[in-house]
Amino acid sequence: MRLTGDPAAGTMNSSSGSGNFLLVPIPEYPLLDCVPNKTVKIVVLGASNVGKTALIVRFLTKRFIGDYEANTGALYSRKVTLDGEEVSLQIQDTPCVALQDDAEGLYCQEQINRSIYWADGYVLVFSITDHNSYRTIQPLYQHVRRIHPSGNIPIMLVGNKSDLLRARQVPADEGETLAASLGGVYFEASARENHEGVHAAFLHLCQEVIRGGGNGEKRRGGLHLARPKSPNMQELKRRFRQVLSSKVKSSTTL
Ligand SMILES: Nc1nc2c(ncn2[C@@H]2O[C@H](COP(=O)(O)OP(=O)(O)OP(=O)(O)O)[C@@H](O)[C@H]2O)c(=O)[nH]1
Repeated sequence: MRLTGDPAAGTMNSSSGSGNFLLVPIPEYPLLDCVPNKTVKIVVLGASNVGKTALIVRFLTKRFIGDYEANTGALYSRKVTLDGEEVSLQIQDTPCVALQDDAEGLYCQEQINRSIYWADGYVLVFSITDHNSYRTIQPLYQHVRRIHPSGNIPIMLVGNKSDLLRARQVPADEGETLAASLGGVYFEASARENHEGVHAAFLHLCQEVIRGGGNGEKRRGGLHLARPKSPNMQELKRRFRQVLSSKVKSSTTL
């Protein structure tokens, strides 16, 4: 899902009834702000409703919003410090992928393919409460492999919604086994309840990308893809504060 609204007007959309609020994809910070030669590009992929946007927002803002509009793919940028070095981190949210009827192929929008090509590191997300979302991971990984047949592919497998233990459909050892078979690490996380776990997972992948060098070789090949638009973190935080204060005001007037 995505954060929505009108960036030009700086307004927020709020869904009536639920009291949830939605935020805006915000223009990316200037390229000049990026740390030269130290940019990590991560794409978050997975089936519908697994918590891709919630994980990204949790990592970037430490908050869990709870509800979003259907995702069309937003890019988020921020600086992080890794092993004492400043790095420009870009995280691409994506629309969901779905298994085809034969359960081997994938329905995958072209913009997702572009994001896969663009990225250095891959977060493959399923929900531990949805075995179908888990079954999507293997074909999804193969899809990434087809786009990067020879490159190093730093991946991280995330079993999200670990707070919903009673609804669990995917045992933790299945996640670990699958991650090992894909050459990645498995994290169980709850975007809803645990910032630390989500934070550790994203930083782990960033470190893997930096150590492995990502897919730098593809860019030397001459194919340049348009950089998607991204939100600015300061602006994102400002809008969070704005929305939170308007929520407080509206609840005190009830
Ligand atoms: N209980 C629980 N709910 C979560 C968690 N993460 C996300 N959700 C909920 O799951 C729903 C889907 O979350 P999103 O982040 O929009 O999922 P998405 O994968 O981006 O969804 P798509 O737009 O369909 O691709 C929302 O109602 C979230 O509130 C979690 O860790 N625990």
